Amino acid sequence: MSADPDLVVVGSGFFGLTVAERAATELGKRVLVIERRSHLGGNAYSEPDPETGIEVHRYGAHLFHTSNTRVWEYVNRFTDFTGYQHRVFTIYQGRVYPMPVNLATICEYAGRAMSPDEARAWVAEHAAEIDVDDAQNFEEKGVALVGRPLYEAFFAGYTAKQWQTDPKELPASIVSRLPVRYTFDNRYFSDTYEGLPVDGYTAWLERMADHPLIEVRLDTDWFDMRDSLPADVPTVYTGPLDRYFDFSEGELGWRTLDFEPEVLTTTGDFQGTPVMNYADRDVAYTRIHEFRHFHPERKHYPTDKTIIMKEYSRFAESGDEPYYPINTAEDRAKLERYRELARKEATNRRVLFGGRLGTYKYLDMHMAIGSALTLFENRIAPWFTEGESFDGADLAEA
Ligand SMILES: O=c1ccn([C@@H]2O[C@H](COP(=O)(O)OP(=O)(O)O[C@H]3O[C@H](CO)[C@H](O)[C@H](O)[C@H]3O)[C@@H](O)[C@H]2O)c(=O)[nH]1
Repeated sequence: MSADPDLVVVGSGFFGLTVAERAATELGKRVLVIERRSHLGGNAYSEPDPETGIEVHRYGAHLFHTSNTRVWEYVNRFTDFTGYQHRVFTIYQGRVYPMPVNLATICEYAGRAMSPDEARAWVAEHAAEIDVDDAQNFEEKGVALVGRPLYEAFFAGYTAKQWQTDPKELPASIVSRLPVRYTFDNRYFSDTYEGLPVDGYTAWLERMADHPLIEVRLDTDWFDMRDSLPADVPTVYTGPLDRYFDFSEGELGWRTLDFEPEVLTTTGDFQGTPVMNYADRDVAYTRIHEFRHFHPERKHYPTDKTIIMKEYSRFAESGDEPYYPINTAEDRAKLERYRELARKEATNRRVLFGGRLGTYKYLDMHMAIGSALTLFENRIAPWFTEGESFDGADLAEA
């Protein structure tokens, strides 16, 4: 990019690319996207495994789903979607059950056929200790929703591994991410639209960035080069919020994931499904992904080998990739202080914060895209077109 950029975007995940694409296409602005990693796309990045050619999601399985029509229409400008519907199974004490908890899970666990009403009565009997409206934390909410036996079988062990935190200390909202269904519907998501990008995530992400006014600079840490940028250039920052402020309020807590990929040459199908959860505490990993099953329509995948990836979870230390915000009370207090600083930064230095890392919020892909579209429409476009001031008043909520 020869001329100075009109807008700098720090980070090329879905949030950053959506802002960049909108500013270039809609406003004709020159956008410079700065990316620390050697590839674009943040954690949604995927690539073919060199040995098998199977598309691997390097930062864990990414399943696109949304009920937001605006987001769905927007993403369809860049990619077609397959008809993939996510379904997950879980292994507990040597037996396989469908997740999230549905009528089949309950019948299988109880060892007998039940009608929806019978299953409701069975769960209510085992959840009598707590009312769902009174549930204050993960454990209480989980028990209230599925009853103590199913909670202990399918949630307690998995969550101990996933969070290494007493479930009484975790917010109820984490368990509420999963539906409980008294039908045999075993879809993981309940959204209106769902699918996987036909040509893969990277082709989709590259199309978003493919605009003459967008330059993506890879392998570049914004903190090392920000002084070389024009001092007053508006910036959308999607990196870690605490790092931006040099950790002045302390570090925000994150969980990180370790992935262990393995190519198997003795079979073309290891587990018969894309994601198998492991509910038992004595299995160290939380789940195994088998990527070929995300794309049953791809006939070029080899039939005699497959690639699997075990997933482990632990507390993030400095240098680890942050995945899930932990959100303890202490984290939330720090976050409040960082948000106050972010508001000032927006007003004083024209920096807006967004995305999962920039807001310390667990955002699904469709949420990141939706919130980027909103930020663009409400803040960035008016600023460029109407010369509105960069008031940071409600920014942290964008
Ligand atoms: O078998 C399970 C599954 C989930 N949980 C608990 O429920 C919470 C919420 O479940 P999510 O599926 O949202 O959490 P995951 O980290 O397993 O989910 C990730 O993988 C999912 C698909 O497998 C979806 O893609 C989801 O959006 C993505 O965050 C988990 O943290 C965990 O504490 C269990 O106890 N047992």
